Amino acid sequence: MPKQVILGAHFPGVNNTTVWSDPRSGSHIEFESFRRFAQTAERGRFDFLFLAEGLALREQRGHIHDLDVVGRPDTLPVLAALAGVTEHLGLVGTINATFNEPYELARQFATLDLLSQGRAGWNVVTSSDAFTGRNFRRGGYLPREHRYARAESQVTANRHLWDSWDQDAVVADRESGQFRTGRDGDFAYTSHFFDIHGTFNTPRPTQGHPVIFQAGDSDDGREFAARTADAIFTGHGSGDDGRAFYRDIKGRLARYGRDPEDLKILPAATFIVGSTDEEARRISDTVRRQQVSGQTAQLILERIWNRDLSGFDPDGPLPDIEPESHPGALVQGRVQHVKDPAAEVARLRQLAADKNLSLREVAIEISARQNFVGSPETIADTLIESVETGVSDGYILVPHITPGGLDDFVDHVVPILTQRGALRSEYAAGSTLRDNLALGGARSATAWEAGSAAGLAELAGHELAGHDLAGHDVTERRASA
Ligand SMILES: Cc1cc2nc3c(=O)[nH]c(=O)nc-3n(C[C@H](O)[C@H](O)[C@H](O)COP(=O)(O)O)c2cc1C
Repeated sequence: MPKQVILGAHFPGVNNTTVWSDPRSGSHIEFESFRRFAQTAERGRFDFLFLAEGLALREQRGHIHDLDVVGRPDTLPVLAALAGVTEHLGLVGTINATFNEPYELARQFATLDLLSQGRAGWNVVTSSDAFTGRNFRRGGYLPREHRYARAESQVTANRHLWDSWDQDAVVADRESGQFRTGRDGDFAYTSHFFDIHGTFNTPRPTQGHPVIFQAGDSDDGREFAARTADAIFTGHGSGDDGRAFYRDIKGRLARYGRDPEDLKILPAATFIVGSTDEEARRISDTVRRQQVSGQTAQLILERIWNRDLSGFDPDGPLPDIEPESHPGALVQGRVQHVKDPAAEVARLRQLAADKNLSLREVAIEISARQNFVGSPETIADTLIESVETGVSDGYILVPHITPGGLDDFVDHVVPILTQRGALRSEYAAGSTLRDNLALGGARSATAWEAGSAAGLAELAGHELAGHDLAGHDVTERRASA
C-alpha cells in the first residue's frame, strides 16, 4: 500500500493564480462559492479546506491590486458557516499571531472546533511588515525578528486556555442535577508578551487543541514550526527543492522530542487535468496566458525591478533600465522580495535572449507555472511518488478557477488515488481533523513547553549559539520592544 496522500483544498481568493474571467469562476465573497467548493472537497474525501488571510490591500505604485478588493472576507466566519454544510472536512484558517490576543483567539478556535465537532485548524502566520500593522492601533508593531517569539507565546497561551477545562467537564446530568465536574477553566500565563489570568469561558475544544499549521519560510519560521506546529503550508513543493525543505524541517524535530510524522509538510500546488498529457499541456499554456495579462506582466516584473515599468510595452522587449536594489515603497503588502534584483534581471535577460521572449512572455515563463499538469493517471502517479520519495506528505491544492476548478481533480484524479490505495475511500466515522492527518492526540501546553525548552537549551549550546533565536532572551526583548 502506498502512503496516504494528505489533501487540502485552498480557496485562493485574491491571487494571480485565479482566472476570475472564466465562466466557471464565481464570486469570491458570496457564501455559495465557498459552500460549493467545500462540498466538492468533501466529495473528494479531502482532509481539509484552507483559507489564507489578507489583512491589508496590497499596493503597487500606490494603487491597490484590483482582485484584493473582492477576495478575502474574514476567515473565521466563513469557516464557521462551512461547518454547517459539511460533515467531515477539516476547516483550516490563517490567522495572524501578531495583532490578536490569546483569549479571543482561543475562544474563536475552540468554538469553531466545537461547532464542527473536531475539524478546526489554525494556520499561524506573523505577517511581515509595518504596512499591514498600520491598519491596527499598534502601527508597525514588533520588529520582524520578534514576531515569531510573540507567535510562539501566542500559541502557548492559547494551549493553556484550551487546557483549562477538562474534556468531559460539562456533564449536565439531569438525574443527579450535576451540571459540571472536572477542572474549572482557571488559567494563568505570563511571558514577555502576555500576562493573563482568569477563567476561560469556552469548554475544551473537541480535538483538545485545534491542529496548528504554520506558514513562513525563514530560519526562525522553520524553527517555530518545528517547536510548535502540526503541519506546514509551504511553497517548496517539487523535486529537489521540495526534498531539501522536507529533510530540513523533519531534521529539526528530534531536538524538540518530536518524530518526523508529528509535523506534516504540505506544499501549495496548482494543477491542470487533461484527458491526455498533451491536452493538459495545451490547456496549461492557455491558462498561463489568461493568468498573466499585459498589465499583470508589468506588475510581476516591477516586483523584481523595484521600479515603475508601466511605460514599457508588454509585447516589447524587457525594460532596458537597471533595477533598484531596494524594494522601497513601490510594492506594499507582499511577503516575498527578490534578494538580488541585479542578478535576477541578468537571468531574465538571458532567458529572453535564449528563447526570444517579450516582456509578457518572460513574466509568463517565471510565474503562474502549474505544478501538476497531465492526465488523471499522470497526476495521481506524480502525487503518490512525491509522497513516497520525501518531497511532501501531501498537497494543498489551489485551483485556478474557484469554485468550479476543484471538480476536475475530484472527478478524475481522486478515483485513481483511491483505487491505488493512496486516499481513503470513505471518512472514518467520527474522525477529527487530527485523526485524519494521523497526528495522534493533542499534547498538553506544558508538554509542548517542556519540549521547546529542552530543544532551545540544546540549540543554545550548538551551532546557533549567539544567534538571536527569534528573541528568546527576555531581557533583550524588553530592552528593544
Ligand atoms: C506559503 C506561505 C503562505 C503564507 N500565507 C500567509 C497568509 O495567508 N497571510 C499572511 O498574513 N501571511 C502569510 N504568509 C506570511 C508569513 O506569515 C510570514 O509573515 C512571512 O512569510 C515572513 O516570515 P518568514 O520570514 O518566516 O517567511 C505566508 C507565508 C508563506 C511562506
